[in-house]
Amino acid sequence: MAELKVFTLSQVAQHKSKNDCWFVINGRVLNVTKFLEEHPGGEEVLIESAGKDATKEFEDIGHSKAAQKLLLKFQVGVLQGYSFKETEIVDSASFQEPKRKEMEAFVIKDDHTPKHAALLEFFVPLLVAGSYFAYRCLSRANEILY
Ligand code: HEM
Repeated sequence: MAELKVFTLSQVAQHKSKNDCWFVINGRVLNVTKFLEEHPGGEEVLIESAGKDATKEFEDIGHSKAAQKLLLKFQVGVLQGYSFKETEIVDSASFQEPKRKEMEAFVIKDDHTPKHAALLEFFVPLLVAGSYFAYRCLSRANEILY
């Protein structure tokens, strides 16, 4: 498998016009010049990211898995410090998994306790306390009267 060409960010920065538009997403250097007119989000947003690392912008939109795969078509190299095999696809799990796990931590699992059990848990201590209080009152009344 041929290694992809390595580019520095300043090399990528030289391709920032409508006729020659490159950017970086997750360490992949992409030439999107031919994709500008086809991009469903419009060409303007892509041109604004031209010559830069657009990873954050790309992820913030929440691009679909299809979009994540599509970007591979435009890869012309890798950013210095990264290494990929040519066929390696963007692992969409790496985009969504951390967020999903964070969310799971906050989800309160379904409470399967039956309603009547919850009512009992509430009323039984109340009943015990009430009975004790009534007993104390009656004993005191007894003491006073007799
Ligand atoms: C080669 C890189 C890119 C590809 C292949 C791509 C592909 C797509 C695709 C297929 C969609 C349709 C919705 C979806 O399937 O997620 C889309 C929407 C969009 N993209 Fe990209 N995109 C790329 C880069 C970017 C970048 C760098 C930005 C921002 C700077 C961007 C901003 C948007 C926006 C704003 C939408 C519209 C979202 C909406 O209507 O809700 N895209 N893109």
